[in-house]
Amino acid sequence: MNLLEFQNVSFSYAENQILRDVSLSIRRGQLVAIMGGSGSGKTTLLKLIGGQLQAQQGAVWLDGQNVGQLNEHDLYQMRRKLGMLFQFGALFTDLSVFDNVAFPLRERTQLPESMIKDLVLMKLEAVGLRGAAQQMPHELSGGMARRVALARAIALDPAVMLYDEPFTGLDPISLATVGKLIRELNDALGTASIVVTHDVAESLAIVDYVYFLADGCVVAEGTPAEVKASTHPFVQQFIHARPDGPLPFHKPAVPYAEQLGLTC
Ligand SMILES: Nc1ncnc2c1ncn2[C@@H]1O[C@H](COP(=O)(O)OP(=O)(O)OP(=O)(O)O)[C@@H](O)[C@H]1O
Repeated sequence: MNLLEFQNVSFSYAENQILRDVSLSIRRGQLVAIMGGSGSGKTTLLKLIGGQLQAQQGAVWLDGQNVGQLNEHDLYQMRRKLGMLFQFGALFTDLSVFDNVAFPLRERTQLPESMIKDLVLMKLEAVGLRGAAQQMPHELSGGMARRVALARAIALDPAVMLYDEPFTGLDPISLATVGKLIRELNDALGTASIVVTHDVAESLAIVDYVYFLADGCVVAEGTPAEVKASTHPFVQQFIHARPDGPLPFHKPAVPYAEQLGLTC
């Protein structure tokens, strides 16, 4: 069953078309990476899932609901099914680790404190940080803070998890730990997860499927094994980190001499 589906989605900011006829689907228990160069529309795609933006054409389906058609109340309810971990996943600096993870439970549910305590400790145990429950965010390493943010993101047992650059700024060991946790939590919770990332090696090691976005279109897709064997020029450029290729180094510009006001 598809928990998340994009059907021929197109999206523009005014005249600027960002996504063109994008179709993709993610089943329960599947972990999918979206890769693409800067400005290719990855974050826009996540915002369409969260309902912060609406597609001008096509539809985004989340757990059987057409996100773009929901009214404010239904959108609010729908967001309970979503867990999000954004770049640097900021914690509330004046709250302890425990209170950070408890925050969504206190905000979004009527559960008694005794149950909230059990749930928070369970989530912290899942990310290996039950022992840090009483620490403050400034006492954590970057990798630990990311794991606490992950525990907070899964506090409400989301059906779909969205990760926007979850590996940014982490040392290699923390990066591998967070990657492994993303995979394990996805499998344990039976969620559908999307990881938007530039981190090719780490994501190919953990995901089931990859979509490559360029210029707002899905230009290639496949399992990690298919991606590694692909001869598609864009995939080659991306996974071998080549500065030039189908994605040009230079943004299109007027001729240099013209811009400098030179005549010859
Ligand atoms: N609010 C906005 N108004 C107008 N244009 C925007 C807005 N937000 C983003 N854009 C443009 O949309 C395009 C896609 O942006 P998006 O953030 O989705 O890219 P991305 O693939 O996530 O990039 P990066 O990897 O650099 O984060 C970019 O060209 C960006 O300049």
